[in-house]
Amino acid sequence: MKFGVVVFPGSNCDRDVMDALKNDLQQQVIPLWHKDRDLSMFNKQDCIVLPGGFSFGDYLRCGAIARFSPMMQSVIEFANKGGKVLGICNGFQILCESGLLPGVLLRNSNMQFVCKNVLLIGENKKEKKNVLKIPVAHGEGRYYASEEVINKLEKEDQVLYRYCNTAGLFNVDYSPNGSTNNIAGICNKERNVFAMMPHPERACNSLLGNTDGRQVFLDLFSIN
Ligand SMILES: NC(=O)CC[C@H](N)C(=O)O
Repeated sequence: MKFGVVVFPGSNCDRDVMDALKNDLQQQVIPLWHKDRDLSMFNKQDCIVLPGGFSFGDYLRCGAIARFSPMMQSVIEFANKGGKVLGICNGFQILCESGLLPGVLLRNSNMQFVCKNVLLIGENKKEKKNVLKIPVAHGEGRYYASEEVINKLEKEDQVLYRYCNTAGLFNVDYSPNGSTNNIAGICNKERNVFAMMPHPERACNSLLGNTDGRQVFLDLFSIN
């Protein structure tokens, strides 16, 4: 599969995700600069990744400036035509800011930057239901949306991952950030735009002590 990774000023996980996709998962990777617009080398089966980081220094709200990058216009067009898009952490924030996904990522409820491993359970019924350990690193990861939007996400099976305990339960708040319904990752109704706050690209190689991230790419794209 072919992946394009958009680099914004302040992205800091672009290299990580390119390395994981290319070297750990043997996929084709093309770096993309946020000021360019050309996505003609990608088709519907390919995926554009918005990586983690601090685009434009996280001024205003995280992702609020990056959404105006020329490349984002092309990414929105690509997504609207059915192309796959994955946002990780800052990428999730950019996707919410650009309207490709509903809701918003608010400051963590404890008002602290959180950097640690968390446990996740895949919620999409098609995905394998095992508990994954994946790192998070964010200050604004508290997923929030109106009750109506949350109900719709739940009803349409758009919650991809939730923070959970070792048994995979999410009956109380297991999130590191206060997310509504322990939501860690969602997709759009059409199921071609995906996003999550945890960083699967940091857990794809045994040299890093964790390969659970591979399962995420397998769940989303059937690659491992
Ligand atoms: N790792 C990241 O992508 C960080 C996301 C964002 N800048 C935050 O702190 O919330």
